[in-house]
Amino acid sequence: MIEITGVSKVYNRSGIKAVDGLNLTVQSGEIFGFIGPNGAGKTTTIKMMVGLLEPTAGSIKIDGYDIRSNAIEAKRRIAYVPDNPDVYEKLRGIEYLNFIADVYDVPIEHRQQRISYLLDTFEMSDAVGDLIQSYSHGMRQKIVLIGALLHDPSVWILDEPMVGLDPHSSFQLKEMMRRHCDEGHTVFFSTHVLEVAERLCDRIGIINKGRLVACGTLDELRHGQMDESLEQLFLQLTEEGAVQ
Ligand SMILES: Nc1ncnc2c1ncn2[C@@H]1O[C@H](COP(=O)(O)OP(=O)(O)OP(=O)(O)O)[C@@H](O)[C@H]1O
Repeated sequence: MIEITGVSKVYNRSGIKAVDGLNLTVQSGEIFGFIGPNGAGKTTTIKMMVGLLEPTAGSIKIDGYDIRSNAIEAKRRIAYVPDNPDVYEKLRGIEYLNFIADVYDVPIEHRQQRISYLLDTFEMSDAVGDLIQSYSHGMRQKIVLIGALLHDPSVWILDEPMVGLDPHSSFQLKEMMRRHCDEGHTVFFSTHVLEVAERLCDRIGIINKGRLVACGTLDELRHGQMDESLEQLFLQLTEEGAVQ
């Protein structure tokens, strides 16, 4: 479960208010899609959720643990995939995974099984002995994803996770997201691919200029206009001059 209460973020240098008074709860068992135009505040929100950025105001709890005052307990429960897979290029894939497993205290017996399951799922078994600097963008995305899921965390927070993934891996990830939520856990992810949000999410939040302008199931967002697509709703809610 994720609880975001009154969260704002002003970047000191630019003075830009990237996130403005965000209130949002994502329940256990839910896949939540976070969509919005470029620069709307998605990545800023996500970085505050995982403890990489400090909110200017407000608080965020992960499964009841405050990400600032109880950071270790909160982070134990998080899988974070950033929007840019910047990883240690001089490590081999397997060295990176073992390093992450050490950081998260994944027991040796459990880690081998988990690593081989995830490598197999994302078709990375053959590449795991190679240096990460030789990986393509999609392979880097996959090794980061595998690292993030290694400690079997309950709350997945994924910033545009499908970007760069081939259709097989993208399909596997979507299946895993659904299974994870069906087991009673939580997935929060941002995307620009509205068809994925439409098909996969239990609820969707639309952020524009730092403010949550709509939030609910697809049917709730449609307000009875059942033939409206998410794309039409998105454009109505985020175009210049839209009432917010
Ligand atoms: N480090 C930073 N310093 C100053 N301003 C920033 C910083 N990072 C982001 N911003 C600004 O904050 C606002 C929100 O940016 P953010 O990256 O959160 O948007 P986003 O919704 O993730 O966009 P995109 O879809 O393009 O990835 C933008 O106006 C951006 O220019």
